[in-house]
Formats: sequence, C-alpha cells, structure tokens
Amino acid sequence: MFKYLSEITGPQDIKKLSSEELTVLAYEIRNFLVQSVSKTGGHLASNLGVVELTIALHTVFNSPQDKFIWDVGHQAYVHKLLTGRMTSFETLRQYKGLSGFPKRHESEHDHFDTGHSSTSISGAVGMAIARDLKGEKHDIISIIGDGALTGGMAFEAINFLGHSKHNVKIILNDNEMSISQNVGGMSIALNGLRTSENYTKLKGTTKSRLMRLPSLGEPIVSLISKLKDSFKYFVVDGGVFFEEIGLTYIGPINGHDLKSLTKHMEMMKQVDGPVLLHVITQKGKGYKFAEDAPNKYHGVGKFDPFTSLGASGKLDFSKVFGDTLIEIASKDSRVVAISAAMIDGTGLSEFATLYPDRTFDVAIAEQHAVTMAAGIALQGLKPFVALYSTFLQRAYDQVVHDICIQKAPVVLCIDRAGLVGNDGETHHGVFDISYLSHLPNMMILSPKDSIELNFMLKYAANYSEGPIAIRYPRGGAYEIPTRLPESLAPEHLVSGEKTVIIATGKMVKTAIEVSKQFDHPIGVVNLRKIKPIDKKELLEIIKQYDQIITLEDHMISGGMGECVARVLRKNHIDKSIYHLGIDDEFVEQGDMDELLASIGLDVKGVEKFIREVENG
Ligand SMILES: Cc1ncc(C[n+]2csc(CCOP(=O)(O)OP(=O)(O)O)c2C)c(N)n1
Ligand SMILES: CC(=O)[C@@H](O)[C@H](O)COP(=O)(O)O
Ligand SMILES: [Mg+2]
Repeated sequence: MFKYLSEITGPQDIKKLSSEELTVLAYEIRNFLVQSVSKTGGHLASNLGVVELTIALHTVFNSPQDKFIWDVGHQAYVHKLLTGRMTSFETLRQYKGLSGFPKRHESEHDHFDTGHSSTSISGAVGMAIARDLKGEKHDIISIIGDGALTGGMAFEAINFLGHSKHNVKIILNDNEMSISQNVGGMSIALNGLRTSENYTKLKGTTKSRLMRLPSLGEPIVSLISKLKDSFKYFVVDGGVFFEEIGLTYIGPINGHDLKSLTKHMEMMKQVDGPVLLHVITQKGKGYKFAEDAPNKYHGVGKFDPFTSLGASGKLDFSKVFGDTLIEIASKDSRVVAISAAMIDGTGLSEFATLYPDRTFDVAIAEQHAVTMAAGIALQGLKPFVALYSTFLQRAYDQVVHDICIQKAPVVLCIDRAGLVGNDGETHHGVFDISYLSHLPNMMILSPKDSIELNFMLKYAANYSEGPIAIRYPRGGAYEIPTRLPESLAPEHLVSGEKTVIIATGKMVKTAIEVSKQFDHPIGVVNLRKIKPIDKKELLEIIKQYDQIITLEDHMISGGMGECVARVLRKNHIDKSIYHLGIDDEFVEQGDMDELLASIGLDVKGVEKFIREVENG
C-alpha cells in the first residue's frame, strides 16, 4: 500500500529516490501518519507540516553521522519513519512502545532527548563544542519551531552562538503556530519576513531565483565569505535580527517545496559557522481537518480519520479550573490569568474570550510568566498562573527569588500534576511537591476532587499573605461524595483500625477503593494541604492508628509522605510510617492505569503492600 515508504529502512534508501518518487513518498507519509495516529493518538499536525522538511534533511545530510536535534521533539515522527521505525508506529506512546519524542535509546539517529521546548540550540552548540575539541567533522542541525523560538533558552543559545561562531545549523520551522496561534514580538517579526514582498514573489519564482545562483559547492563558499553582507539579504531584506546577532540568515523559503528545501539546505551546509534557514510550513498540511484547526490536531487521542474531531467538552480538572476562575473573576476585578503558550491545555480559552484584557499568554516563557506574576501581585492584583507541573520546573528560581522571598500573593495553578500518561518521563508532573515544599512562605494545596479544586481556588483568591500552589491532575474530573469542604485541614474520610492511609490529590480516590478491599476497616485521610501541614489536626487523627501508609503519585523523595514523616519526627511520635510513591526512577510512557500498576500505585498494588505490612 505504501510503495516507497514500506521500502525505507534508513536514510540511504531515501537518497536513491528521484524527485518525483520523493513527492509520492511525501504523500504516502502523510497518509500513513493520519491512519496510524488515528489509532494510537499522538502529535499529528506538527508532523504533517514537516514531511518535506524531514525528507530534505535526510537527503542532504547523512544521519547518523550528521546529527539532528528536534526541538520539543513532538514533530520527529517523520524522522522516525525514515530511520527504520515504521513498524513500531502501532505502539506509539504506548507502554514499552515507540516514544512520541526522540530517544537516544531508541535509535542511533536520535542524538538528544527532548520533550520540553527550546533546548535544541543549546544542545546543538554543546555537541558542536565537543565535535570541534575532538577534531571530528560532521554537521549538527537544530530543528526548532517558531513557538519554541519564543522560549528564553533559545535566545540564550543564539546569543552565545552569535559570538562563539560554532558551526551549528538551525532550521527554523515557521508555521505561525505554537499549540495555538503563536504570540509575541518575535512572532510579529517573523510575520514581517513571511509577508515581505520578496517572499511573496519568491513563492512563485523559487526556481528561477535559484537558477541565478552560482552552482553549489566551492563557488558558493567563496561567494558567502566574499559577499557576506549581500548574502545576508540573499532571499529577502530580512533576517536582520539573526544577522545582527551573528548568524547567517537564509530565507524564508517554502517548506513544502522539496527542490527548494534541498537546494537551500545544500547551501546552508556550505556555511562554516552558525547559520539559520527560515522555512515556512503549514501546520496540519495535507489533512484538511488539521489544516483548518491545527490546534485541535496538535495532540490528539484516537479519532476517526474521516470525520472531524468534535469539541471535547469533557469536564476535566483544567476545565474546572477555567470555569471557577471565570466565576471568581466576575466578582473580583483584581483577578488576571497568565499562561505560557498553553491557554487551551490549561482550560483558559473561555476565560481569554471573556476577559481578553485580563489574560496574558506570554508564549513559551515560564520563567517570565512567574516573575511577571510577582510584579502584578506586588501591585495589588491577583494573578493566577496556569502552568503544567513539568513546565513549572523551568521557573524554580523565579518561584524562590521573585515569589517566595517577596511573599508575593501569586496563585500557581499547577496542572498535569502527577503522572500524565503517554508523553512519558519528560512530562510527568512528579517533582513539584519536592521543589516547592522546602520553600519558606509557600502554601501547597492538593484537591482530592473537583469540588475541592473549586473551593481551593476561591480560598486562594481571598488569601493575600503569600503564594499558594494548587496542584491537580490531568484527566477527567470527578466528585467524591463527602461533606463540602469547610477548611483545608486534613480530612478523616474513612475511620479505621490499626492502619491508616494518608493520601493526597487523586490518590485519595485510590485510598478509598483500597480501604474497601479489607474486611477490617482501613483508615483514610485526605491530606489536602501539604504545606504547611495542620499538625494538630493530623496528629489527633493518627493517634488512633498503629501504622501509617502515605500515598501519592509523586516522587517519594521530598514528597508529601516525607513532609508527614517530618511532622511525626518533630513531635516525637514513634509510629511505623511507610511511603508509597515513585521511587528513584523516571517513569516511562503508557496509559495511566498501566503506569500506576507498573509502579504499584494502583488499587491492587497498594492493597498488596498494606497486606504485607499488616502481616509483618
Ligand atoms: C517548556 C515547555 N513549555 C511548554 C511546552 C508545551 N508545548 C509543546 S509543543 C508547543 C508548541 C511548540 O510550537 P512550535 O515550536 O512552533 O512547534 P509546532 O507545534 O508549531 O510544530 C508547546 C507550547 C513544552 N513542550 N515545553
Ligand atoms: C509536546 C507537548 O509538550 C504538549 O503538546 C503536550 O504533549 C501536551 O500535553 P496534554 O495532552 O496533556 O495537553
Ligand atoms: Mg510552530
């Protein structure tokens, strides 16, 4: 069915194909991607946009000697297909299956693991330094999107590269999209290049323009070094920003024109120094539904390829957050929302429509988001910063230095806390309690269900003593039928004997299920305020038990359990305490239930553990 694609075992097979055959290959790849991702879920739209770009890379460069670094890495599916991994696609993002991101352990063609944005240029510069010191000769190519280019790290790397002058190639894949519309001054500047008269003309005349260039190889090298100043305006009078900072700029070029891509990549190959090729692509290219709504097809679950994805409409914790914030903001004009390129994912879309002047999407700039929130808070407004747990890792120092030390009353709304599932180790939010709980002035809340999340957000809106972090999980929201929350003190949900489980967040639900598996009652406590722990109330509850099991989908080290153990130690309570959570390992990808089972945090695993403890 896939005449050319099925025959590709590695880049050497692509190099044998004629330009006509490569065009058919591109068509087959798009077909394959839509069919395959519709069965597994995955990052579709970005990959549809880089089909020709990736074919051209593998035609011009020699992987694995030449090394590609894919920024974020969610767009590396085509690269995986062209490097012998086609048959693994049925396991994409599944437990033990093909990763949705580049993985060094997966292939000799993957050289740098990614998942978080804006790391590729720094990684490439590092590899170039090593190459040069070792006296090796090969190319290192960072492929970075216009969204990822908004991240501070990318600027830091370009700043360094502009003066270090290492031979690093950067392909800027500009599709005008982050997950949603890309935002920011850089995005406006790129738009200037895209819409420049020369590029508009060039789109139709690439061929004739290129014909006027000298043939590739030595002549172009000398042309570049002799005519550096005119070369920088080679295609359009643009790219000045990159040029002034010290990079050679080529572009913009049409990223769906294979011939043009190949010629310009050959050209950039000749440049001995930092060079950026600006490629214009369309996110979702070739699949109408994704072209029309690239944000909906950025990351998808399983879908029917013949019908459009419906609006999800499902009530997840992000939606509970967004809806509650709208309710709060309607009564409190101090409330503003901040997102770092994740308006949709964090449930802020509706808020942004209702309150455009009070919504700030700062692009992929978590550090800036946090410090900006401190500035807003210290001037008497109430910023709610919605970030995924894993991406807040970027802004650790800003949380310490700008929020905690100044006691800025910022609300950190930490979405995707705990395991996230198929994105795997780069995306699990399993470190936030550790990196927040040791910070003076920080309060950490962790709702057991959607009712508690609503309650905590309202509590945070009225709290002005300092920062509050509220962590909640990825996925469907639910309510556990208990009393409505009146306070944040530990909640003794199930009374038991001998053994009590102290759980937090979504693991409270698991603990309740576990307690039902026993003939004798097992106690359950909902520790919804992790820091500071209301020790009087907690000690009062646990005095009736002999042993304590703490349960969290977070690292054990620095996690909730260790916070509880510290309270016991400080108060000279000598009871057995066991911690269930994630041990000293990165948890891989997979469906959530599978992952929880694999690390013993499902109902069965916790039950087994308690039986072992109880039976000595
Ligand atoms: C530090 C960080 N923040 C947020 C994200 C979430 N994220 C993943 S892809 C993406 C958009 C990237 O846009 P771009 O680089 O232009 O690639 P495209 O999807 O357009 O191909 C975002 C915000 C991330 N991976 N890393
Ligand atoms: C690649 C990336 O970082 C995001 O696209 C991420 O995969 C989104 O995760 P959610 O599906 O949880 O929003
Ligand atoms: Mg983009």
